[in-house]
Amino acid sequence: MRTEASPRAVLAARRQFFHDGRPEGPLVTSLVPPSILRSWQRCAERGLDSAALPRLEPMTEHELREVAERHEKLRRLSRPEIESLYADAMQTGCVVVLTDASGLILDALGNADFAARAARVALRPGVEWGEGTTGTNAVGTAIVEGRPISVHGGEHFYDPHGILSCSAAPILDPFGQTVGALDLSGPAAVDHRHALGLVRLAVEQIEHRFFDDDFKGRRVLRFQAERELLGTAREGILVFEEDRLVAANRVGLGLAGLDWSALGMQRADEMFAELPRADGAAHMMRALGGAGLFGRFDGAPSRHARPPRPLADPRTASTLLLRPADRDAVSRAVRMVEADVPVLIRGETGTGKEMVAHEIHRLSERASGPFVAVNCAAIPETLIESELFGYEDGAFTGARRHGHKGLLRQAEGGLLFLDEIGDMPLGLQSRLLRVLQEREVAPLGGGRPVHVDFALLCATHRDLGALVEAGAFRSDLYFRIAHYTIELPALRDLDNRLETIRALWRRLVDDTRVTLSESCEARLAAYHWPGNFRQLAGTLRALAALAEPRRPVEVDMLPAEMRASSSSLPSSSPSAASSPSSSTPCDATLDALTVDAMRRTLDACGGNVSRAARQLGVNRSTLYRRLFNA
Ligand SMILES: Nc1ncnc2c1ncn2[C@@H]1O[C@H](COP(=O)(O)OP(=O)(O)OP(=O)(O)O)[C@@H](O)[C@H]1O
Repeated sequence: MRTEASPRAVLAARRQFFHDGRPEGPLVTSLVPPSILRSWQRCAERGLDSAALPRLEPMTEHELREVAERHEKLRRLSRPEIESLYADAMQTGCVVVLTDASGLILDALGNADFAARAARVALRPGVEWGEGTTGTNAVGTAIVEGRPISVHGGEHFYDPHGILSCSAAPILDPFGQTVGALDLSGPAAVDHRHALGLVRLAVEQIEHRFFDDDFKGRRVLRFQAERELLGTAREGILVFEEDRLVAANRVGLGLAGLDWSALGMQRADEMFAELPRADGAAHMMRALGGAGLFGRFDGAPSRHARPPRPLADPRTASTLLLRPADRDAVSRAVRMVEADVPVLIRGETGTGKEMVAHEIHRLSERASGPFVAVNCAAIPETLIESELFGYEDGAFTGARRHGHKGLLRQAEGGLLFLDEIGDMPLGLQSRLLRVLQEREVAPLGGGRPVHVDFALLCATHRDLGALVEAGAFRSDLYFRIAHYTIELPALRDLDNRLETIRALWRRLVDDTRVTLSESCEARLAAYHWPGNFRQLAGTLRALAALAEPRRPVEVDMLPAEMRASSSSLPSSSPSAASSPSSSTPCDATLDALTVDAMRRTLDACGGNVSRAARQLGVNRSTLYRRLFNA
């Protein structure tokens, strides 16, 4: 990744530092970036041994769930960014990692092949990547240094981490406290040139979102030198309580020439020569030195201010693109749901199954009731039963003190969305069937059955009929949930791909000065999009974030495999021109090797998918997808 020092040169510098005991040797001082060197020194002072295996104490599932709950807000605010980085990660063979402030991994999402290798060096949820335990690494070192950082190959403190190339940035809350870090990690050999920039932009967005609802009732000043940047994550934000600065973002402090020590100390009139009128509109304002700025105080919406985020939320109805035939199918599904008939949504990953489920909920009579989504593949098998059906106080070790209502009951009056229903263990399928027949839920631990009223939507990327034949899915449940099925098309099968890409770009990017060149659009349309709309939306958002106003995005900004895709547009037989089977022989071999390794692990685990998935460090749905859907 770094061009300054080749991997071999870094290894030589490493030898000088670690083995020859020459921390100030010429190779070390000329080849190792100062931030990495500082970190090596810190680690050495702590007595870490670079040749040893890093300490690894993964959490139990129960502990991990508690930590995840504690960090619910951080995970929620980070989710859109993780989604868009995920698309990039899929293409470049990376994983996106979100950690808490100690470097403990909360979420890791990305390319299955690399995720399996990363898991071998413990880059997976429940493991701590703080510098003090895991040595020099992007997450831990970014947290200690308080700024974005990349750590490539041999720059990692521990030898086994040399296979990684990672870029991370700390996430700060509005009070300057580090609350976590976001990281994009990939194989050391791959040139992922935009990684640090993408992570930095993503963190800017996440930090900006902290101000969405936390400061009602306080004076929130949003300002920038350029009016167009108001309402984007690049605007400066300062929050005042009775004129005293109490919270801020980094951009705001930077523009005002201050640092975090100004919180609680500075007053608004000491920071600016002129403030905007407090009527919610954008006005000219003036810095102390006299420089002109644009700013507005939150309040009545400004005619000039742009919407709060530059990129629309991908989950809102306004970004959902559907062919007329699929719209009709959605309308029919709404009628089914209203008549209490379950609906099944089928489609490959990223084809919009969850978005369509939200749309059905939004259009149905149950729109004012809750929408409760459960990913049957993401919840560990041991927890899925208690999560769905709830439990009584003290029903089992680790149960919450006052019991848990269960997700089925949380959907009361609304809609329950069971995603990846094909991954539901057989035993639970029987319990679910009983609930659907009797409309009653009995919590674990012997509680009284409770009547439930929810509409049911299920989704899967798998062929449930084939699962039924293979005995992995109950036929009676299948007939119960699949009365009405919506089939969502894979992106590569759409014959209007170019128009679809243009339409999604218009919906996701509201800065009209940022455009795609025609040749870039053509390459995107010719690509086979294994991650479907999710990958497309993520790619477009990344391109928009990196683009310069009034300079159309050119082909060279695309990820390598898209640059390479044939520029002839798909026509009569789109899938033949661009399906995954058109990947290079080299990809095919790699793919075959991965699937082969997965099969062998599954055999070694006696066919226990959960155990095999754990061992490989991927989730169950990934394993199912690769082995049974290939
Ligand atoms: N029809 C669509 N129009 C616009 N964007 C879409 C559409 N479908 C999916 N997307 C984009 O892809 C992302 C993922 O969509 P969604 O979660 O609904 O897919 P999914 O089929 O449920 O995927 P998975 O099977 O992996 O859970 C969305 O957040 C959105 O950015």
